[in-house]
Amino acid sequence: MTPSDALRGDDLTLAYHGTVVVTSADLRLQPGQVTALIGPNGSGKSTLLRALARLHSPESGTVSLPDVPDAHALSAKDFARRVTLLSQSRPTPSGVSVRDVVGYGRHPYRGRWRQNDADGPRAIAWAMEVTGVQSMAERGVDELSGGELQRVWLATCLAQDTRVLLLDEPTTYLDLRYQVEILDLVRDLADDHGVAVGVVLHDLDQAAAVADHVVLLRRGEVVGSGRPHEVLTADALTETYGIRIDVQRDETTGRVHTRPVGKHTHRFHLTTV
Ligand SMILES: Nc1ncnc2c1ncn2[C@@H]1O[C@H](COP(=O)(O)OP(=O)(O)OP(=O)(O)O)[C@@H](O)[C@H]1O
Repeated sequence: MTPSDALRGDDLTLAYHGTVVVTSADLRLQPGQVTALIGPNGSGKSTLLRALARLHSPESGTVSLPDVPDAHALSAKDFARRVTLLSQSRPTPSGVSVRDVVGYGRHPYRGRWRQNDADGPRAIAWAMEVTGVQSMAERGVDELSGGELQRVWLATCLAQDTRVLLLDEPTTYLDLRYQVEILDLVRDLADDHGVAVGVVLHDLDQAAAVADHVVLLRRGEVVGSGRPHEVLTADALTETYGIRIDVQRDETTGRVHTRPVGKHTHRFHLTTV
C-alpha cells in the first residue's frame, strides 16, 4: 500500500456460490480523488464495491487500509468509522423518521446507550443540509419518494463521517437537479474534505465529469483504469458495451463526451424537430 491510498483492493477474485464474477481486480481509492466504476449490467461493479466495503468476502485477494493490511482484521465499528457504502437497495424501515434514519449513520460512534457521541448532532445536521432533506426531517421514511429516500440514505452515509465513501449508483431515482447537486457534492467532499470516493455510475458523461479516475469493467475484469480521457475511448466503450459509442473531447475543458450511436443507426433516418 502506498501512503496515498485510502482504501485498496488487490487482486480481488469474487464469486457467488462458487461462480466467479470478478477476476483479479485491483482498485485504489485515494484521498481527495473520485474514482468512477463503469461497465455494463452484470460486469461486477456492485460486487467489487461491496467487497471493498467488506460486505462480500473475496475468494482471494485483499482489501486494505493505510495502516491495516487486511481490512477484515478491524472490528465492525472501527471499519465503519473509516468506510461507508451507499448500496443500491436497502430495506425501508417503517414508522421511522428521516432524522432518526440519518442518525443511524452515527452507529460507529455510539455506545450501547447512545452516549459519547458529542459530534453526532452537528454531523447529522450537516448531512441533512447538504443532501437537502432537512425539510422532511420529521416525516416517516416509508412515505418518501424514491429520490427523496435516496438522498436520505446518502445523508446517513455522510453522517457516518468517514474518510472513504463508496456509492453505488447514487443518482438513481434522482431528478436532474439532484443528480447535478449530488455529483457536485461528491466532488466537493473530495476537493474540500479530502474524502476518497468510489462511485458506480452508468452515465458515462457523468463519470467523465465528476471522476479523477475511471475503472472500466467488462465481464468481471478490469479492462481500463486511468484518467477519464484515457479510459473512455470509442474503441474500449464500443467493445465493452457492444454498441458503437462515439467519444469527443472538449478542447477547452478537456472533458470527454460520449454518444451512443447504436448497432442499427444506419436503418433509421431521424428528423430533428
Ligand atoms: N446475490 C447474488 N447471487 C448470485 N449471483 C449474483 C448475485 N448478485 C450478483 N450476482 C451476479 O454477479 C454478477 C455481477 O453482478 P453485479 O451486481 O456486481 O454487477 P453490476 O456491474 O453492478 O451490474 P448492474 O449494472 O446491473 O448493477 C452478475 O452476473 C450477477 O448476476
